[in-house]
Amino acid sequence: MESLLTLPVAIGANIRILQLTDTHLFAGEDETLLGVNTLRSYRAVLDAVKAEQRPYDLVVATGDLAQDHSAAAYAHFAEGITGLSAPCVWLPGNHDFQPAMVNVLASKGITPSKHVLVGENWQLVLLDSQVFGVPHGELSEYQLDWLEKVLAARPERHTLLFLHHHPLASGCIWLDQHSLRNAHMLAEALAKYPLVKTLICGHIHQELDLSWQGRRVLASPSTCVQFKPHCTNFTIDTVAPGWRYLDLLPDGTVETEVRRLAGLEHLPDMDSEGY
Ligand SMILES: Nc1ncnc2c1ncn2[C@@H]1O[C@@H]2COP(=O)(O)O[C@H]2[C@H]1O
Ligand SMILES: [Fe+2]
Repeated sequence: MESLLTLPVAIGANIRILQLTDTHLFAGEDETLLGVNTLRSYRAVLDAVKAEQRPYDLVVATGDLAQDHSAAAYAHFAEGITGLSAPCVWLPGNHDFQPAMVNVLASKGITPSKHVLVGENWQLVLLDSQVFGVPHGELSEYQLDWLEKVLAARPERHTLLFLHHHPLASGCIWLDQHSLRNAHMLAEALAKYPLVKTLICGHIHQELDLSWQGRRVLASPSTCVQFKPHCTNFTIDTVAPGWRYLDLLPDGTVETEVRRLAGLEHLPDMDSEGY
């Protein structure tokens, strides 16, 4: 497994994480997903993040970074990230192509680390729930074993767990066929670890704050197309692209806020029926 990243934090200080997810970038600068130019909406999000001038300590990218498996798409992602003011860690989504993802991001100086020790009280663990070629997710035995090993080594740390796929029903029936299929095994792996209080995912392109197995699950908007909550069939939403901040307090509390672009510049083609 990849190396451990250590992020020093002043004693007693809060830590802020910026989550970016589901950028769905292409090699070509003019390509679109459901009518949205995903590179332009990604860059608009980065510009808005810079403009609001909130300090953050780390960026976490939670998968579906590229839509077309291309090295050039990952290079576009990296180019945006290197303009931000904090290091970035990432995990794969169902659309990602890990051979290109790993190589391009590493070549641009973005760490492949999946475990971050943040100050004295916190740690972040990033899981790979991709089953190559299909939209649903699953955690392999390797991922589950690794998770248990990481948690067993530092059970006293407050822990944020990141993964692409949602481990519980989201309320969108068409998306719930694409959820984390072996969520019960994740629940088992976490059973002995009450300090894993918050799980954060991407994939469902909408803001949610739910309770699962006595833990909190947060889902976050994509930097491009949004899906409408609580729909039976594929339904696009008309809300703007967004991002999430997570503030980690020394006592284990998590405060969070979703932000979105102002204006209606990056709205999708509402007649699309899927991709
Ligand atoms: N009309 C549709 N019905 C069901 N699934 C879809 C449809 N369109 C796209 N999808 C899949 O649902 C996934 C949800 O988010 P992703 O971006 O991972 O990629 C999407 C596609 O793989
Ligand atoms: Fe996805």
